[in-house]
Amino acid sequence: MSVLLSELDQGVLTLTLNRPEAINAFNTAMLQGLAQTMRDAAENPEVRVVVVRGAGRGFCSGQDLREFEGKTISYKAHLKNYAGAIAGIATLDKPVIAAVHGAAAGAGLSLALACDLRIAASDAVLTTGFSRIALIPDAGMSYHLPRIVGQAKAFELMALSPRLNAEQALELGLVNRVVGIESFAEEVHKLALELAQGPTRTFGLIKQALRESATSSLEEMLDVEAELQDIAGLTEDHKEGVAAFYEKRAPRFSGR
Ligand SMILES: CC(C)(COP(=O)(O)OP(=O)(O)OC[C@H]1O[C@@H](n2cnc3c(N)ncnc32)[C@H](O)[C@@H]1OP(=O)(O)O)[C@@H](O)C(=O)NCCC(=O)NCCSC(=O)/C=C1/CC=CC=CO1
Repeated sequence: MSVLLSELDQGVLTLTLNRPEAINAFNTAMLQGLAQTMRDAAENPEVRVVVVRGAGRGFCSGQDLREFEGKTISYKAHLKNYAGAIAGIATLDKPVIAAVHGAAAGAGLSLALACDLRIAASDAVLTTGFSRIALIPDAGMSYHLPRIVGQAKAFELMALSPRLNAEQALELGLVNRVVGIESFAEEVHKLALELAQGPTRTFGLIKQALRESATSSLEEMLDVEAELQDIAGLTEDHKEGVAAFYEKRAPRFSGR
């Protein structure tokens, strides 16, 4: 059985981390599979949104701590596998949703933070986890977490590794919404379909603007917005959106 399952339906590419016996801990094959899947998703116009979820009772417990047992490996070299997957998600010009149920720990939380939206089931437990094994946060966590919760809170979460429940995560802005476990799959699907029927190219441009804003001044962003708006303004979906407004009907976006 593959460690990464994928299914494309109605524009929604659902990726399932599939090592439930270890709460979907990352191994090298899974990381390389994720990176390749993001490259493929970027090229495939049928894909309009990606959902990342975990099989079994949790989302992802981070690096498989047994993968390198008895071996001497360079963490620096191994982190290239994470970089491919995390950068692949962040730079994919389509929305990526993390559907988090059960545990998201270590690089499993880093993965969720790299996604554009995080929907938590009511049983979710989020923890940075790295400091419990005397490691620093990796897989992009030291980039994403302070941008979501601020420097001071990020230090607290990274240094003390508390286990946050879904409501605590929501209060900190770590997740966008919390959904009861019984309706979790349905709510994730509903949101994914809504995004899949949206102006896909514009979503990609929104992601690009947000990435650039992380390191830009206001003046620079005014220029970036002007460049990106020029591109958005030439899409078929912009024409359709304006036509729908005039005709007082819902737009039918094609993603082009
Ligand atoms: C908080 C937990 C994720 C979940 O706790 P709980 O629900 O109580 O479940 P457990 O009983 O602890 O776990 C169930 C089984 O899964 C196995 N398992 C869990 N996590 C891992 C893991 N990361 N690697 C391998 N196996 C794992 C666990 O042993 C149980 O199996 P058995 O019943 O057969 O024993 C909790 O499990 C937890 O805290 N897990 C560890 C979190 C962690 O430290 N993750 C790694 C952080 S480091 C990282 O993510 C990234 C890197 C990157 C590069 C280089 C080097 C290191 O790290």
